[in-house]
Amino acid sequence: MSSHPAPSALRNGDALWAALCVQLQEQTTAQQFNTWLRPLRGELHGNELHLFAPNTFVMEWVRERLIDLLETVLGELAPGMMLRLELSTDGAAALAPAAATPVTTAITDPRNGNRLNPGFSFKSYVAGKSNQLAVAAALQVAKNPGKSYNPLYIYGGVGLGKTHLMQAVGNAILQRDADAKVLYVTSEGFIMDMVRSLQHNTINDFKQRYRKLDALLIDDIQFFAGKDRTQEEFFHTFNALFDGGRQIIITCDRYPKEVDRLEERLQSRFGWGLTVAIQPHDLETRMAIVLCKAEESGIDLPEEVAFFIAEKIRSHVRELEGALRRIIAHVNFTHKPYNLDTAREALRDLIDVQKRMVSLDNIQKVVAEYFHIRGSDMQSKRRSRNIARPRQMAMCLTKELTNHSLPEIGEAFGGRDHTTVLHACRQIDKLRQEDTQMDEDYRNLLRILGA
Ligand SMILES: Nc1ncnc2c1ncn2[C@@H]1O[C@H](COP(=O)(O)OP(=O)(O)OP(=O)(O)O)[C@@H](O)[C@H]1O
Repeated sequence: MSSHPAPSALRNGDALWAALCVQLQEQTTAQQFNTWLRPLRGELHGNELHLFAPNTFVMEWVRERLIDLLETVLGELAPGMMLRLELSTDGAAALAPAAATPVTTAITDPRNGNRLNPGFSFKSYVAGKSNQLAVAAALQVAKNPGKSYNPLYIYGGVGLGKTHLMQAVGNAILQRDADAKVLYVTSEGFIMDMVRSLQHNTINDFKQRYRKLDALLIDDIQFFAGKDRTQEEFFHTFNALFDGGRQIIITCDRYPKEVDRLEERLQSRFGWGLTVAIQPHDLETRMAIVLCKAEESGIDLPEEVAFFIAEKIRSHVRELEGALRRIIAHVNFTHKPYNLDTAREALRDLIDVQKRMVSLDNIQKVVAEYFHIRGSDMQSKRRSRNIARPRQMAMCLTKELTNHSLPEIGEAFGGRDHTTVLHACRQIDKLRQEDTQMDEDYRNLLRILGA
């Protein structure tokens, strides 16, 4: 667990809840956090932390599924304070009737509504080189749902902003037409909805609910892999919506044809409209995102701090947000200003872990594991391509991620000459331009190495 705030800071309910949120955000998905935890408010009364939910629905949900996690994190954050958790609803909302709606009617449940997060708008979405095509397409779809690109298929790595962009379209459609029937659902949500409808014998209602939508936004479609009944059902939903000129937006972690165990007829339909990628963000975009998130939190973050975060955290936006939250929490507890020193202090653990991950030895180990070759092949004289390429990749990553000199790197890879290392780096750069698989491997390795 990361650096904890001073115990005195935890005697304030807001600060304690803010600190808890920092930890919880690392242990829940963005969707779980934003939907169920972000709306809670914390107050400290004696040794009880009171959490107030905006309504009974949220309260019950948290009580059923997240209370254990909350208690564990609270115990870890404030050991020795013996804090107890109390969960209730906020003021007037407490008068709302308890949630007793069966899940089979989840879509039309006004408390669920469209399941969109209103914070996911175009205004709060930073466009850069990595996502400009996706943003342009999304804006078009928002203007002309069902007409410009249908389906819009957005794919890319974890935490790069697919959900946010997809929901920005949904929110924009609703802004133009408040009566539009828009629904955001994760693929797991779709599956659960379907399974429960089957259990309750209400599959026809399920079909009707989905097929009368004006826009269906379905997230992380890769989880449909191997689920034949779901795919069958989704196929018909897709056709009904498509034929009716209704908008479908799909996100996935990969290109349609690369989703294993997904029926060919779905794969081909997913490519009927426009397929756009979101690439990992470059330094400038990462920095712009950090500044945007800081502004959203009402913080005037110095650019050098945003640059520091963007430079240190290269993986994905969720981690950038996590780093920013840590700095905000640190500043709140220590009452120090936002500057490079406080940023370094707040992120020390994270940077240390990263340093460990990107040591020369670890790069060799991770690359060997990734390509299923022996660790000793990093030093061996074997030249077959299935060994030489991973070795070149590892050399290139070591050059990119560490401060070792070319001769040092050559030495660590079986006493090779520094020109061999240079050649390896050039070769990998070239191959990455020509071969998307090679580029994906490189990016995956960067991600695994936390870089
Ligand atoms: N370009 C961006 N501008 C502003 N915020 C962004 C951007 N990209 C991502 N984010 C933020 O990063 C977080 C993660 O984004 P999101 O959930 O959309 O990613 P994802 O690609 O759907 O991830 P996953 O693969 O896990 O489903 C969100 O809080 C989102 O607001």
